[in-house]
Amino acid sequence: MAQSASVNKHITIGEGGSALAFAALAALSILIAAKAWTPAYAFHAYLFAAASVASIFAIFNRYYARPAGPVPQEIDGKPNYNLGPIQFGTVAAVFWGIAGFTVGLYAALELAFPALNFDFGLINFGRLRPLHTSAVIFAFGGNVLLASSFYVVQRTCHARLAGDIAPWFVILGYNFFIVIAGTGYLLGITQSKEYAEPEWYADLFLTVVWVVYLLIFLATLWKRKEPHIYVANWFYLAFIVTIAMLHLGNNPAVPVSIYSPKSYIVWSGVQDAMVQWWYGHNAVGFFLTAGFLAIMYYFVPKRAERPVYSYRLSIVHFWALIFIYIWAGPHHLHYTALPDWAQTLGMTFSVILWMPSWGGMINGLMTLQGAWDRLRTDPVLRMMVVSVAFYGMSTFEGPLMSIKAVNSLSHYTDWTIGHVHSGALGWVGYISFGAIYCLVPWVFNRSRLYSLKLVNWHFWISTLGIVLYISAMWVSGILQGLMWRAYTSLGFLEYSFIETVEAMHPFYVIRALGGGLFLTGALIMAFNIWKTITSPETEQVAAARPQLVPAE
Ligand code: HEM
Ligand code: HEM
Ligand SMILES: [Cu+2]
Repeated sequence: MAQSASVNKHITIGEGGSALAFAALAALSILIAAKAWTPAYAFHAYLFAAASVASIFAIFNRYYARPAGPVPQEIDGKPNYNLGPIQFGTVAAVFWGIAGFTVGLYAALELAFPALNFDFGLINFGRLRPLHTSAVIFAFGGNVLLASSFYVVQRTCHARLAGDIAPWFVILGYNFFIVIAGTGYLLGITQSKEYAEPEWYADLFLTVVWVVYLLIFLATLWKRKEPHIYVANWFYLAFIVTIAMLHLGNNPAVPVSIYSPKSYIVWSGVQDAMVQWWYGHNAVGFFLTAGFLAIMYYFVPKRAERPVYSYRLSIVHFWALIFIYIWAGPHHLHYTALPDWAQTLGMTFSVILWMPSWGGMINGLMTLQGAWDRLRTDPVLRMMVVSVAFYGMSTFEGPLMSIKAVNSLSHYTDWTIGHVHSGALGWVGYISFGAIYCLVPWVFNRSRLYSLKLVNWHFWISTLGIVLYISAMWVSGILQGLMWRAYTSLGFLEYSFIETVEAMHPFYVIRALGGGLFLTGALIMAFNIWKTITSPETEQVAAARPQLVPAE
């Protein structure tokens, strides 16, 4: 310490460069705000300006508060892990999760009771739906992925996260992007591409954030002290690289003016549809699957205190999954103007995809070999194991639905919604909750969670919620599909469309009930996490805490 005090304090290139970049962004944003064609766009420009100015202040405050020398990479021979951005990401995930589930619940209630629209533009179903999907996938899921990847890459590399300001830029910049996207939908700004609704300026900003994320991840791998790159990092890397590629491929657009939020996409017609579903399907494959598989491969063995069942299988799983997923997009465009051969290709690869998916599921589940009894005592582990089972279920259902004959029934119906939510609530939701329950004590330096009993309540209440949600959607989806295709003996349609809508009502009520239970579980989690972070630890507990051991 005495040594570092004598070092002259300098602004680093990172600090100075970021401050300058933010100053330029602030100036540009103020110009755009002044000349914006719509109030909604001006509002966004002001948000950009305010965030840039706040970033400059934060950079200088941090500069004055920090010691003169660079942050030590190691303390007492142990890596000096960077936990701050992970703490932020974990808490943000809980916050956005609850926001996203609440919006989903409201959207579900609007489908059951349309009067809840209140003829009020801001909350109509068309705006709440993308708000829901983006909040749960990108805000909740995204923060879980950012936080867990920053944790896992450091621990498995035995190295401090690369970059000083960069990790904060990624986590805060990403969350800022979410705010821009979400407020945009409510104000009616959208480019109308499912799961890629944000307009060009938000997309450009996200590109910068994502490239920095990739660089941090690669640089941390580069710095590693561990010769081997653990398989979870492979999955994270595939997730980061592929999402970058998808984002760039799906979003090239020409803005009407720099002062307008509106843009036109360069793709047109069926090519646009194909690119969109190449994107949409692989967002499922690499955001909702590969990223969360990385979580599975680190957190399940860690929590079960068992090595991965078969490391060799995990490598086969990795290569097979990334090679096959990328071709399956056309199963979203069966019986459309897309050439038939492309549809058949998509279907074939989807059916093949069943195998690597189940290989991964088996690898996850069998990791518990010799530790099955812990499912009784550890609800966090139980949540993760059930998650892997849901992964298996939705990756069986997906290939089934990709078969053209099956899709001719399931497409446009609630069956798809059921499939989505068995993957989303069961797989993505549960593996994320498991990761959050593990991460919070680790990164907030607590010996354990506030209450495992509450985790148990969370588990059972939300499991009931999921079962209600997905079984209601299966029944309603198949009923809907069959009613649409029913003919009378004279060749007329048996049911008018409104009759099929009426028939859905009870199932929509059950789905909303299931969603309500899922949300209740998440609120219990939030309370538990809050208590874990804020309860002061007794001295004995702190002393009894096992020494930090390098993770694998
Ligand atoms: C409380 C929990 C939830 C409720 C009540 C809920 C409700 C809904 C509703 C009502 C829709 C619109 C369905 C339609 O258009 O017919 C929807 C769509 C969707 N939700 Fe959720 N949701 C919940 C949680 C989640 C989670 C955790 C995720 C992802 C991690 C998710 C991902 C999606 C996706 C991707 C869609 C669009 C599906 C499609 O276009 O086929 N949801 N949700
Ligand atoms: C082997 C794996 C999978 C295959 C082959 C597959 C296949 C399919 C098929 C055929 C559809 C219906 C397309 C349509 O009729 O419009 C679909 C929809 C969907 N699946 Fe999967 N699925 C798989 C796994 C998953 C998983 C694990 C998740 C979630 C975590 C998921 C999320 C979705 C979503 C969000 C949609 C709705 C897209 C939309 O129309 O908005 N899928 N999937
Ligand atoms: Cu797909």
